[in-house]
Amino acid sequence: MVVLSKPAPVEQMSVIKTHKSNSFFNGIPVIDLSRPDAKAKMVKACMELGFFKVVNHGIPTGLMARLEAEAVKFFSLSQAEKERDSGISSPFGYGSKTIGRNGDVGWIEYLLMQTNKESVSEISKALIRDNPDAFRTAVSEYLSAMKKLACEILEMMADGLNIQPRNLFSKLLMFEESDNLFRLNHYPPCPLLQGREGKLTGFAEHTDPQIISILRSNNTSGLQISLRDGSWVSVPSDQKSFFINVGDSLQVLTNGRFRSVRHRVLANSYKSRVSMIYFGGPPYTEKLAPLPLLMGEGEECLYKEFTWFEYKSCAYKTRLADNRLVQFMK
Ligand SMILES: C=C1C[C@]23C[C@@]1(O)CC[C@H]2[C@@]12CC[C@H](O)[C@@](C)(C(=O)O1)[C@H]2[C@@H]3C(=O)O
Ligand SMILES: O=C(O)CCC(=O)C(=O)O
Ligand SMILES: [Fe+2]
Repeated sequence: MVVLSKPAPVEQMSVIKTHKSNSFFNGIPVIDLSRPDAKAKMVKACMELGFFKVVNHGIPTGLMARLEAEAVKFFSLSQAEKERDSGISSPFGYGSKTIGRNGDVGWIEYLLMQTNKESVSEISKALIRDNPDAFRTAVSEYLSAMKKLACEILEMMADGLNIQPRNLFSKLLMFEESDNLFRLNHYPPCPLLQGREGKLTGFAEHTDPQIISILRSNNTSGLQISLRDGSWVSVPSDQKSFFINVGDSLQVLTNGRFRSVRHRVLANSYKSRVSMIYFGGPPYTEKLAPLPLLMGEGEECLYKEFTWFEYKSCAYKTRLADNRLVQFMK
């Protein structure tokens, strides 16, 4: 892949921590969605890691490739073009080297958007001068496929947990007002690190606040997850598959049975990483609390009830690495 943008000046790099790179982990659970044991394996993965890979998902590779090409085209524009005033209000639109509003930095540039048709159309028109329609259709078609896949996976989780109705989780993503987000990330190669020990932080460690995240990347590694003992392991990239993160909200709904996975991205010295992440979130007014029908007799309820709006408002005041759920524990 071509080098997409100029590296930042060296003085900016000092604020981005370096890490020793870890070897690849071969214990990522792989869930074949076409197999009858998929539901049980998924629930086990959500309980142990909060993270798994799905194969045989039925999403055409062409859909992913088309969107990746559109993303590469956008990130290849000049910095001035990407940063021109688009009228899109924060936190949405184009961002580079800073994530959120609370001082997080990374070796990254990105596009963050809401997933409804109007927002996708608005962002396409505002940022893409050359053929905004090609970008808009690639994003829209990908998002429809992601919503369907997220719902299918959440329904399999409900089945695996033996709870009904099976759309108990998935319905939260299906409302017109559901707060589903989408992010295209680009981690440029970092030539200044070539031949040196250590890696730059691309996206600092965090858990995703939503219910579920579906991540797809090109064939450049960089994603790491934290295991239960707190150690970090590298996830081998696989551009044909999707990686699923359990988010904080699903940890709450399941009273901690499912764990929201702590993850981060380290930049690569030689290759660009391009990732696309769909975040499935509920409507702002939705009340979240451990599901009574999941609770065993005498089981302690770990979290207070809160609305997604309350959670998100608190979350957006925190730094990436903060544990956002502690404020909502009983
Ligand atoms: C530092 C921040 C960026 C973030 C909002 C926050 O204050 C804490 C959560 C961050 C996160 C992580 C997952 C997603 O990438 C994201 C869009 C989200 O919903 O929560 C980001 C937020 C962001 O980039 O605005
Ligand atoms: O870019 C990636 O691979 C992961 C990014 C991520 O964790 C996020 O956007 O929340
Ligand atoms: Fe994330």
